[in-house]
Amino acid sequence: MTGRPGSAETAGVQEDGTIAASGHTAPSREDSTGPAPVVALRGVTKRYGNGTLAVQGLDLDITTGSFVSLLGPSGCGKSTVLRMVAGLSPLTAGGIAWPRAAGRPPKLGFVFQEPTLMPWKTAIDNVALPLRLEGVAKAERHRRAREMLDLVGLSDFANSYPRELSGGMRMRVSIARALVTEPEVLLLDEPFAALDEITRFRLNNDLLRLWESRRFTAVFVTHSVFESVYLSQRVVVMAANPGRLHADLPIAAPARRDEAFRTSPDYAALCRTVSEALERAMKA
Ligand SMILES: Nc1ncnc2c1ncn2[C@@H]1O[C@H](COP(=O)(O)OP(=O)(O)OP(=O)(O)O)[C@@H](O)[C@H]1O
Repeated sequence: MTGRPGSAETAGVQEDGTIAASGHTAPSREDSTGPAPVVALRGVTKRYGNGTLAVQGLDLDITTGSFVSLLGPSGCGKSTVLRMVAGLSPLTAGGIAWPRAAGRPPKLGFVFQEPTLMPWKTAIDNVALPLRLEGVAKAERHRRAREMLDLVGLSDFANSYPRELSGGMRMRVSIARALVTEPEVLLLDEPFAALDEITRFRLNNDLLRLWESRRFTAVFVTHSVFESVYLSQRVVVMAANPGRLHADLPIAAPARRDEAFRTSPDYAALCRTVSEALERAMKA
């Protein structure tokens, strides 16, 4: 990753469990040797029509294939950033580049906080919908939708309607729908915020397994320090008024994230580091 603004903190717990100094430290080793970013934000600024300066001067590179969380207090512009990256909201200033795709955005998937399923369609038809919009033939889209439902553990519910599914199952359908077109980048806007904790933990694990097997780049918006540390290789902490980058924290933890990691001292130390950065962001 490159291009962090000089005003942001870079800190993190290292592989040996020690916490790197915060403040204006050297960039991580990815700066000189890492793969090209899938997306590069430069000076990204958003002022809404009502005058709210939601995001100002955001510089951020997202490494291809990485799992990055955007964390920050309510109103710091996390969703606005995600929507701008998705092309759903125009920028007021700055630019978003896609260096690996000749400047054009690659295929993107978006998961919203609400599952936003069509109530009159079965789970499999909901998952198949993006393929239908792409003009994929019926047999093929059903085959791929079924494969995705298998991957999210819903093989037995393909013909159920959303009202017949629990909140966690509906979110699984929503994730399957976002992934069925095999996007290179998956943007997730607090997808698990409305779920109970046990369901949330399960879906965290499901999402990680999908990320490991499908190798998309994940940009995940969350309010939860614990969730961000559990899922991510990197946590970008934002501050509000105006929304901006406050800290860029590598999560130097084992690749395998599981219940052993969730209860480990490393995880606790990482959560403390990120919590402290968030606390500072809230005062900044
Ligand atoms: N469509 C809009 N029109 C005007 N102001 C908006 C609009 N959408 C968001 N805002 C404002 O922009 C700022 C950033 O909002 P945004 O939803 O991006 O923040 P967030 O960090 O995602 O918040 P939360 O964590 O509460 O979802 C807030 O002050 C919000 O009120």
